[in-house]
Amino acid sequence: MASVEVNNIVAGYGDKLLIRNLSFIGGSPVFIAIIGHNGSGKTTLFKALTAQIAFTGSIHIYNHTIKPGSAPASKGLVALLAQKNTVSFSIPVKELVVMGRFRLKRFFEAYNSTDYKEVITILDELGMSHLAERNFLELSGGEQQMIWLAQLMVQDARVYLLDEPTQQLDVYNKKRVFELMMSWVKNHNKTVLCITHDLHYLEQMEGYLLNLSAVNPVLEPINHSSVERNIQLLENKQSF
Ligand SMILES: Nc1ncnc2c1ncn2[C@@H]1O[C@H](COP(=O)(O)OP(=O)(O)OP(=O)(O)O)[C@@H](O)[C@H]1O
Repeated sequence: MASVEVNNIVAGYGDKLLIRNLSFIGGSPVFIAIIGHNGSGKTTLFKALTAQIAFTGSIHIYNHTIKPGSAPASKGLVALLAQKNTVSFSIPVKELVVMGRFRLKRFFEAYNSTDYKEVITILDELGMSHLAERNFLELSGGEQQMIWLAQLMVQDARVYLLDEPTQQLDVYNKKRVFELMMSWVKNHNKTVLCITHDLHYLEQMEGYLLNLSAVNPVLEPINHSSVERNIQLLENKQSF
């Protein structure tokens, strides 16, 4: 079964079309890196996949039709890590992470010890459990990014969409996050779509890349030559 099926979609803002007749099918599970110049429509694609904008054509995630109002996140189909996340109030890290369990709860149901156990397990997996009691606002930018990743993981959706998750991370954590995404695919049966400008890290990945700066973007298997070719294309031209 396809995890993500995008058929001939057209999307943008008013007269400005960013995505023109894009089609691709991702197997189950699969890793797909979404690449392209700034402004090429990568985040716009994620907005379509999460039913946040109108589009023509069709999108199916595990056979569920995605359209405005279909709320794929609340059904556990997708979980999105947005490019910019902010919190303007003091909150302990573990309380922020546990909020990722929201869809698994009934209205007004409190988080229980099972939820917090899951939070600590995931923080441990990320090497961040020492931050559990800290005030989120007092963490470094990179530490905050790792905490958002933890909140994504506790959502336990079928498809994860990550918009530049390695932005702000040091090289150690960048490498670890790419390894982590590969392990979600291989060991937890998750499909992962990841927007990234860190193209050199893709060579350690198995899966596909989709370059939205191309006139007709298609899924290309990730290997040394496809990564190098796409780096050169993106270094040298605005579109091709
Ligand atoms: N709500 C909006 N209304 C109008 N234009 C928008 C809106 N959101 C984004 N855009 C424009 O659409 C274009 C594509 O934006 P998008 O965020 O999809 O790019 P991107 O490929 O994710 O870029 P980056 O690599 O810089 O994050 C940009 O030129 C942006 O200014």
